[in-house]
Amino acid sequence: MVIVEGLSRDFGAGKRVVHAVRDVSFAAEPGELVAVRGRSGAGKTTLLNLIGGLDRPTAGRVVVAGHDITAASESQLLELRRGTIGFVFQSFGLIPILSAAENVGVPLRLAKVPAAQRDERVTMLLELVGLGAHAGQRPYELSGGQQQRVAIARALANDPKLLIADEPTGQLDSETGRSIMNLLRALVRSRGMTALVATHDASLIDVADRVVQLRDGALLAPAALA
Ligand SMILES: Nc1ncnc2c1ncn2[C@@H]1O[C@H](COP(=O)(O)OP(=O)(O)OP(=O)(O)O)[C@@H](O)[C@H]1O
Repeated sequence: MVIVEGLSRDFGAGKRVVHAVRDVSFAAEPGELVAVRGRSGAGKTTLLNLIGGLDRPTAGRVVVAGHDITAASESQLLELRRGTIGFVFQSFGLIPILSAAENVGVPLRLAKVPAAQRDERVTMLLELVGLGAHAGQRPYELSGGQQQRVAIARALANDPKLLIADEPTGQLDSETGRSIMNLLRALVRSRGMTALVATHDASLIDVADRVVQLRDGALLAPAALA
């Protein structure tokens, strides 16, 4: 489902070059939730941005659901980000003037899904994340955990094969964070997606099927994991 081969990303050049991601290779299967761990600055965000086609690597290759992300044109990338890959961010990224339902409906509008079908799908997605009763509320009327559930429903709108979540629990208390991770876990299993979730919260690692650990941009061998 996701194949990462020899991926590297440098920022800057000469003496000031930063090797944010160094020769990283791994694969993730459908139905698998992979936690990407590492200290601040280890390269988690850079790695996820490369896999999601938000950034281009210095070297290496990423294949998602058979599409070579690294060889894709800008318009192909846009297409992939709209249909094949869903994103969830630490800061939720909801549009404040839109209701929960309208936020979830945004990707469906962009994909020109007819209104009746869109409404039906939005209702289903909000039910799926446990927010059926909150469809009409705006983000500021929802708790942090509820806002992240709306963001997850929105990321699922176009039925992605890959869900990328960068510190999705970073702004949440530990109990709410765990419920969000458990929700992701359940969604990944039931929908057969792959999820890559960056977190530095060690207490959430047991929710993952597998851990990819970065240190200074490089992957630690499983034997070195502790
Ligand atoms: N656009 C950029 N220009 C220059 N350096 C960058 C850029 N983006 C990231 N870096 C550097 O690359 C390294 C990895 O950063 P990255 O944000 O991927 O780490 P992270 O593991 O996600 O950290 P955090 O947990 O703090 O978000 C850091 O040294 C960072 O300063």
